[in-house]
Amino acid sequence: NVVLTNIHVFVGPDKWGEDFPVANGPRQSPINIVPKEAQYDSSLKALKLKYDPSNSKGILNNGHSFQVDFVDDTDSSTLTGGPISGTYRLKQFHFHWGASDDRGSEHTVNGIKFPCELHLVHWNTKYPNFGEAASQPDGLAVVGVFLKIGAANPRLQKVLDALDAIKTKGKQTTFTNFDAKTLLPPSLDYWTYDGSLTTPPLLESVTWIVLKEPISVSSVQMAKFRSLLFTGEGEAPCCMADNYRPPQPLKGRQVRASFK
Ligand SMILES: CNS(=O)(=O)c1c(F)c(F)c(SCCO)c(F)c1F
Ligand SMILES: [Zn+2]
Repeated sequence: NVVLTNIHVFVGPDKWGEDFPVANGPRQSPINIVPKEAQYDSSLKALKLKYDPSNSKGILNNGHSFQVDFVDDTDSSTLTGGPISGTYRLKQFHFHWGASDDRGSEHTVNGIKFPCELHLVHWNTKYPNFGEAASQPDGLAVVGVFLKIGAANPRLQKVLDALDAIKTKGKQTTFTNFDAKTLLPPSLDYWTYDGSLTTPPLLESVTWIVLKEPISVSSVQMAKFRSLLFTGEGEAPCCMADNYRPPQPLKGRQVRASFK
């Protein structure tokens, strides 16, 4: 009798170039942000994030992170202002984190890695839907927020308490009345640059908006992220962690700052 064991074959970031040539393109993400080399741009507007808690729908373990999905068939949860023109709708937010507190973020600042990074994904309503927008150079806008080890973050706890119900790949559960604004820091000062998705298909369609001020997370809360599994039910369990892409070449891009 043959015993088939599920080997969790994971194609890491250094192999993505073989299947997705854009992985070596001119505007890949994430990047290392060097504040001293960022140019202050007084023409950058303030970020305007208007989120309606009634738009939150569910929470899903997608096998490489977990995401909270939003109803995006009206303009009730939007991003406007900042470096973008027009209106972008909130589609989902998700996180990237490390197997230990010394790493996990995708963007770095002066080479410093944070333990976790939150991404709020928005799509440009000049396109009919997320899928169409994701293939356009101005299709997506992702707000990145760093998480820094400190006091436990009560706003995060509601999300973390839902993780027990979505431990394995493909599991999802309802997640309603969540106000994503509560995950933002007091200051909306940001760096912005033209980039890409950081997971395949690595599409170069993202205007990145990375907030300068981190929000707090405790080590105990970080351990909760790592209790999720990359693997599906019945497979040999593999803890979900280190789901971040390392910084990519800047290739001459300008990083602008909304603040002095
Ligand atoms: C920025 N981070 S990312 O590339 O890893 C990323 C992601 F993980 C997502 F899930 C989505 S939405 C796909 C349909 O839900 C997205 F637009 C992204 F840009
Ligand atoms: Zn992301």
